[in-house]
Amino acid sequence: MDETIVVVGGALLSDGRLLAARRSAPPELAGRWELPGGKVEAGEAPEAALVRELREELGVVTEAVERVPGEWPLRAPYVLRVWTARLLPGSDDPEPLEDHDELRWLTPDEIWDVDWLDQDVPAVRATLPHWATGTGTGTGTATETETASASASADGHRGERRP
Ligand SMILES: Nc1nc2c([nH]c(=O)n2[C@H]2C[C@H](O)[C@@H](COP(=O)(O)OP(=O)(O)OP(=O)(O)O)O2)c(=O)[nH]1
Repeated sequence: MDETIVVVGGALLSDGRLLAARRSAPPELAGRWELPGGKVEAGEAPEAALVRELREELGVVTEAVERVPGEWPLRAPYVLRVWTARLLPGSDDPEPLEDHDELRWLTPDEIWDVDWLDQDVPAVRATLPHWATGTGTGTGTATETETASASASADGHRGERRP
């Protein structure tokens, strides 16, 4: 019964802010906020799935930066895994093209201002220590994206008010 299907969620970071997306469907999820992404297809690498989903849903050109450790159960057979991601130079700004009807760039202080899907709360919390390494300006170079040592930065939990 090991038939899990991975849903990749993108912690898209830019200028120290995280992109949150409000779902427009299905009805039981509509109005709640999530990390944009979607299901990994058969034979597809999760990082490739993330880049594809962010292009389809938001019209952006991105790269996956680093895996956020952990795995969060969704409705069976789905599990959520999260990667930080950054906009590549020249990418358009994200727009809610499909699955979403509103987007917000959140600072760490604003992270709990939106009504995240329940199952996303621990995943979003887990991204916080990665904001320093995952933050791209959209014009940066690869060297700024993969400095694992910064992932333990002391301010990684700033703004966290949720239990
Ligand atoms: N993308 C995404 N999906 C999430 C999150 N949290 C969560 O419960 N889900 C659920 C919603 C959906 O039931 C499922 C992902 O479906 P999806 O509709 O985003 O994926 P998809 O684009 O590949 O879907 P499809 O229309 O091609 O079937 O996981 C999240 O943070 N990001």
